[in-house]
Amino acid sequence: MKMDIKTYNVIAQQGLDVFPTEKYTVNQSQKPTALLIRSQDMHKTHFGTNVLAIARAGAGVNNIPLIEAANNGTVVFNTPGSNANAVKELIIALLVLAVRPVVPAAAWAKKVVGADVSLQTEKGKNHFAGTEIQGKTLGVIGLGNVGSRVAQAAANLGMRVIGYDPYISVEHAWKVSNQLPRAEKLAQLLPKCDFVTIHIPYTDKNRDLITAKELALMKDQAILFNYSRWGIVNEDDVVVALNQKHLRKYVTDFSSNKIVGHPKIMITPHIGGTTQEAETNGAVMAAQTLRKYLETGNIVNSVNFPTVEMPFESPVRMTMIHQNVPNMVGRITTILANDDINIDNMINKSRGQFAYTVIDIGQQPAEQLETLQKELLEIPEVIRVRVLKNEF
Ligand SMILES: NC(=O)c1ccc[n+]([C@@H]2O[C@H](COP(=O)([O-])OP(=O)(O)OC[C@H]3O[C@@H](n4cnc5c(N)ncnc54)[C@H](O)[C@@H]3O)[C@@H](O)[C@H]2O)c1
Ligand SMILES: O=C(O)CC[C@@H](O)C(=O)O
Repeated sequence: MKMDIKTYNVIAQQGLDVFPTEKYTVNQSQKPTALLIRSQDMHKTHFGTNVLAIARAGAGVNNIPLIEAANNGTVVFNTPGSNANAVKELIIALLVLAVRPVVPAAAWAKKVVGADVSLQTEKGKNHFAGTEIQGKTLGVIGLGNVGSRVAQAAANLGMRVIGYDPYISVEHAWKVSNQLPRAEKLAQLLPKCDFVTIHIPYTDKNRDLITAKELALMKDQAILFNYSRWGIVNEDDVVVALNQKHLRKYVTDFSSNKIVGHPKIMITPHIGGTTQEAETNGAVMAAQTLRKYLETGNIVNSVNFPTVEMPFESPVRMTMIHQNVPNMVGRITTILANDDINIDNMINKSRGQFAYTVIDIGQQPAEQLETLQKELLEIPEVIRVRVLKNEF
């Protein structure tokens, strides 16, 4: 039977093309095998027990209930870095737009007509003088895929850059230049910066990272950018800081009734990752990750399960999603031994309260595999058992 991929939001065709029609359908079934999404709020969207995986084309996964999904035996993936360049380029453009009145200048120039148009524009341009970003200080909160690129690009443009990321991965620590000064604490970074840009995930811990307390620490007339998520910056406090003329501008990708229309707030409609390149990258990466998981059980770029990659060389593979409790491997392998099944290869890895076991075995009659699957599912802590046939 073919596997059905259900999509939400606009998914680039190049991503859908990753699924060969001999094996897959797209949006054809009420009971899809996997979901391919972008910003769809999965907290409010029911996904059935049949859904083996959800791939988010993009970075942020706060729109997906990760624990609930894991308890359902649903592996959730994202596409790290797929849209990071798009966000980086937009932030650089916005840094300039925040200090050069390009938009109002262009709107004004559009209205200036007549025989003396060049005279009038030359005369009027004085109203549109700006400042430069070179030599100014940019604070980058979060030095992951987006933040590390923003930091590097800003430094290349002659900005002084200070980074802050207490949880930086080894991979990104290597990528970020060792010339980049890093603050140990947010409170050290904020008073030094003319611009502060935030590139961190929305989590319980990061909710309200920037409140009145942090805003008060910022330099007078600094400009704050939030291209991460709504909720990381406290909007009430930002409006107060702007009205008190302490903060100069707030530039964000996340609109809300509290901030829309404020003269010192520039809002874009969540377009940080909206370029053809980023949408293609994300869709292709998400689709490839899904295919790998559906066809081999191997897990890469998951946000609720460990990375598990084992070459699929035997005729049959059994994958088990289970709670991370003692003696699971013992109980699983005992069942196989009792059924007289020899194990060719196996791997077990855990992440938090969940774990994943992959066992490769020889060819078995279909009924025996069915019985084995049932027996394994009888272990109370086992959430999902899949049997994959190797198509060599
Ligand atoms: N506007 C958009 O369209 C758009 C596009 C891409 C990403 N995003 C948002 O930006 C976020 C970051 O994207 P990314 O691709 O760089 O993710 P990433 O996972 O590569 O990097 C996030 C970094 O933030 C750091 N971090 C976490 N909490 C922190 C904190 N309290 N202080 C400082 N650093 C902290 C992590 O250690 C990590 O290095 C995403 O989670 C998403 O919400 C938005
Ligand atoms: O899907 C999008 O356009 C937004 C993606 C972005 O917010 C992300 O978290 O990667």
